Amino acid sequence: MLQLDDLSFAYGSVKAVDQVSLDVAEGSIHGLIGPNGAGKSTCIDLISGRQRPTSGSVRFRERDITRMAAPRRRHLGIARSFQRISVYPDLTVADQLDVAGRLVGEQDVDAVVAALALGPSLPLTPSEIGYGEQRRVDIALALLGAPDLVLLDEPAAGLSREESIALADHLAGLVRERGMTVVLVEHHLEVVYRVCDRLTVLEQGAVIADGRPQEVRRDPRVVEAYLGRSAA
Ligand SMILES: Nc1ncnc2c1ncn2[C@@H]1O[C@H](COP(=O)(O)OP(=O)(O)OP(=O)(O)O)[C@@H](O)[C@H]1O
Repeated sequence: MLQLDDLSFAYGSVKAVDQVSLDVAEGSIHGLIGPNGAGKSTCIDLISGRQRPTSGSVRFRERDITRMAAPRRRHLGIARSFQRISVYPDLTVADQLDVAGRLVGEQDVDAVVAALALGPSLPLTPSEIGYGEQRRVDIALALLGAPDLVLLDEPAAGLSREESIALADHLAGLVRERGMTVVLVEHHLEVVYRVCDRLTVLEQGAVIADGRPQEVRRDPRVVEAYLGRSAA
């Protein structure tokens, strides 16, 4: 469904993404992992259209979208989470979802609310809900309109282990139910192994491993580069 082909991007002399090629299969949850500074967020920016690559291409459903502006990509069905929900700090969660849902033609906001267990948060404003709920609202906003491809950049950042696992399960259930495809950047490896069908591992901008989670976690390069600390 999504192909990155020899994709590169540099911030000045820093090669943030270095000839990355990967293939995201329709209906899968595809994890993008790697140590800090490996280039994961920059990849998400290149897929969502926030940045343009210096070379290489991005194809979505066989269409070259490398130079396409971000709003057009959203229209095509590529959505991303933003890690912030306080764009309208005075609006309740219900109103935020309602406004955003109308913009993208969501027919069933209730289903997203139920899947992410946001019912109790609906009458409250962002400052009145906990961090875990805020993260779930952020994800709900990305999922509205049933985009075909959802890019999630560290949805479990700052959450406890229990909260991360609960979030991952909610997310996986909703994604499967709606037939969406996900690219998931995530540091919590337990979450990654729990929900991802496939993993691509980046180190210093380059792909060092790609495959099923059980294969990747045993790959010596991955263990050495990144997982050694927590793979045991
Ligand atoms: N705005 C920027 N200006 C200059 N260099 C940047 C900028 N953003 C990222 N970089 C550099 O690009 C490289 C890749 O960063 P990126 O944020 O994509 O990595 P990451 O894998 O998402 O890291 P993390 O897990 O820490 O979020 C790093 O060396 C980083 O320092």
